[in-house]
Order: sequence, then C-alpha cells, then structure tokens
Amino acid sequence: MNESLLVRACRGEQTERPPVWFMRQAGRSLPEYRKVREGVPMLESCRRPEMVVEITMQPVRRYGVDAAIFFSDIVVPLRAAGIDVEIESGVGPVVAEPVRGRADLDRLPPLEPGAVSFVTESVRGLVEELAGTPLIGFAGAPFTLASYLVEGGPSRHYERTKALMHSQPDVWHDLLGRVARITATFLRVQIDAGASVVQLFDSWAGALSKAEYERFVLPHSAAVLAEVNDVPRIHFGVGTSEFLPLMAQAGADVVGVDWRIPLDEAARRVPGVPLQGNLDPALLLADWPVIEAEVDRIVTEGRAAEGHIFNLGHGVLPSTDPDVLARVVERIRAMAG
Ligand SMILES: Cc1c2[nH]c(c1CCC(=O)O)Cc1[nH]c(c(CCC(=O)O)c1C)Cc1[nH]c(c(CCC(=O)O)c1C)Cc1[nH]c(c(C)c1CCC(=O)O)C2
Repeated sequence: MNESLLVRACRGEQTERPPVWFMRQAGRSLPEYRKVREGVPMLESCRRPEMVVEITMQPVRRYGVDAAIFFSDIVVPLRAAGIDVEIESGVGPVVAEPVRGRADLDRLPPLEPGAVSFVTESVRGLVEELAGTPLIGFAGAPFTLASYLVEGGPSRHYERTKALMHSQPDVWHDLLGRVARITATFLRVQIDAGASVVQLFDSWAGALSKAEYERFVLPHSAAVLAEVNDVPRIHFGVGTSEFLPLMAQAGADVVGVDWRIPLDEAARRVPGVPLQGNLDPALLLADWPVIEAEVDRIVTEGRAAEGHIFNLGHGVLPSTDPDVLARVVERIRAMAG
C-alpha cells in the first residue's frame, strides 16, 4: 500500500503522472448513487456498512481513480457524540440547538469510539474490497464544524461564528478544543480500521482573515493533525490561498489548493510541500476542449510542486456529467507514458 501513487505523491515524490481522485466523487452526480440512496436519509445511509462500501466503491469502479474517499459526512461524528444534527437535502447540515454561549458547551461531550463502530466495520469492509487502492479517511476541521454548530446551519457571512470568536474567545477556544477532540477520534477510528491517508476539510476557513485563522483556528487544527501523524495528512480549504503557509504549518503533509491561484504560484507560497488540486469544478460543465486544456495546464503547473495529487478545487457539483470525469481520469492516466 505504501507504494501506491497517492502515498508516493503525499511523500513528495515526483510520480510518472499525478494520482487522481475527486472530492465528492461518491454522490449525487452518479445515477447509481441516487438509486442506492432512494428512500434512505443521508445520515442513516452513513450508518449502514454495506451501503457505505457500495457507495464508496461506485466511483472507483466507474472512473478507475487512484483513491477512494470514505462515504460519510463531516457531521457524522457530531451526531454520534449526541448532537441533534440532520442533513437536509439541498440545504446541508442543520443543528437543532445551536451553540451560542458557555452553557451550550456541555452538549459537546467526547466521542466514544464505540459510538462509531459502524465506521470501523465499513472501513474494514472497504479495505478488503479495494484490494490495494488506498482509502482516504476524512473529517471536518474544527472551524468548519464549529461554523455549523454556531450558525445552526449553512451560512453566507458566518456572523454569529465571528462574533463569538471575538467577543467570547474563551468560549470559542473551549468549543474548538472539544470539536478537535471529536474530530481526532473520528480520524483515529478510520486509521485504525485501515484508512491509508486522511484529509481534514476546512471548507469554510476562507471566510476568515489570515490573522483570525492563525489566532482562533490554527492551534485546534494543529492539535487534530498532530494526533494522526502516522499516515499522510491532506489539509484542504476553499478561499485559503492567502494563508496556505499556515495550512501547512498546522501539520499537513499535503496542502489542498482551490482554483483561485495556479499550482506553481501555490508551490512558491509553500515551498517543498506536496499540493493537491485544482480544477474548478464549475468548468466540468464547459466544452471538452476547454476542460482538456485546463487538465493539461494544471498537470504542467503541478510539476513545480514537490509532489502533486490531481483533484478539483472543491467538490464535484451534482450537475456534473460522470462521463466528463471519466475522460479527465483517462487523460491523466495516459500521461504515464
Ligand atoms: C462542508 C461539508 C459537508 N460535508 C462534507 C464537507 C466538506 C467537503 C466540501 O467542502 O465539499 C464532506 C463530505 N460529504 C460527503 C463526503 C463523502 C463523499 C465524497 O466526498 O465522495 C464528504 C467527504 C457526502 C455527502 N454529504 C452530503 C451529500 C448529499 C446528500 C444527498 O445525497 O442527499 C453527500 C453525498 C450532504 C452535505 N453535507 C454537507 C453539505 C454542505 C452537504 C450538501 C447539502 C446538499 O446540497 O444537499 C457538509
């Protein structure tokens, strides 16, 4: 497993071609996914190992990607720790009783590994089924999870979250410390069951200034990443180009880059750090010659980095044509020479 293209790129090796996988490769862009999920609520599907194995395998079978991403959700560990959270279709995570002050912190107990035994069972089943293709375990980073807990759901401006961090910093740090422990446990369970690599998703960290990230977020993401340093760690954010060095400093082996800066520019910002990215997922809806040129540009610019994992700059959009993703994989695989 250590010799998979993915793990080699994570270690900073120049590979004959970049390994390729897609964030949100398992999910609504696939008709076979919609069929399996019919009538089963999202979080319920995450608790059924057979379904998790099937959905995780679907894009691996269809595209021949170089990694599987565990089918779950960032709120699964919160729910397992006892928080009343649901995923509403077309909306995202919705928290029944948002965290607004100190009194609410008691509702965030540690996550007992036994409460996610369905994760252990799913990962074990997957590792067997994957027969050598590496499995990426994942979790939401403390900030992104806390934003849902504080706002009560998806947010445009994160105003309650920012107000809390600045007005009650002690409550904020207590909250992020608790979420970090839950996140670390969730990742540990996946690693112990056989995940080869982990990715920490700080999808909404780009809402913050560099100074806010450094003071209010970085120490907590660093605490999570320090606890899982026995496997390669990918640290991903959207809109985080202005503080890529801090994302690396938090303890990442690989930094994820969205589409806002080219990879050679990203490589200058974090010298020596392997990169993952960075095709704009919206462009997958453009004509094929446009996509082809973008794929080639990204692979070329990625050579400036110490190791490159080809991915999108954010998740696959539900309206994406799966055949287009198949062609992207085909084009990259053909580069092996
Ligand atoms: C912010 C975030 C969430 N969840 C996740 C993130 C970070 C990644 C990112 O930034 O894209 C991570 C996630 N969610 C899911 C996966 C595993 C599948 C994969 O990546 O291939 C992963 C890695 C499944 C899912 N998670 C969700 C779906 C869609 C649910 C469905 O099929 O009905 C899937 C396949 C639901 C979800 N869960 C969340 C959102 C915003 C949504 C979409 C809501 C909607 O538009 O319906 C929270």
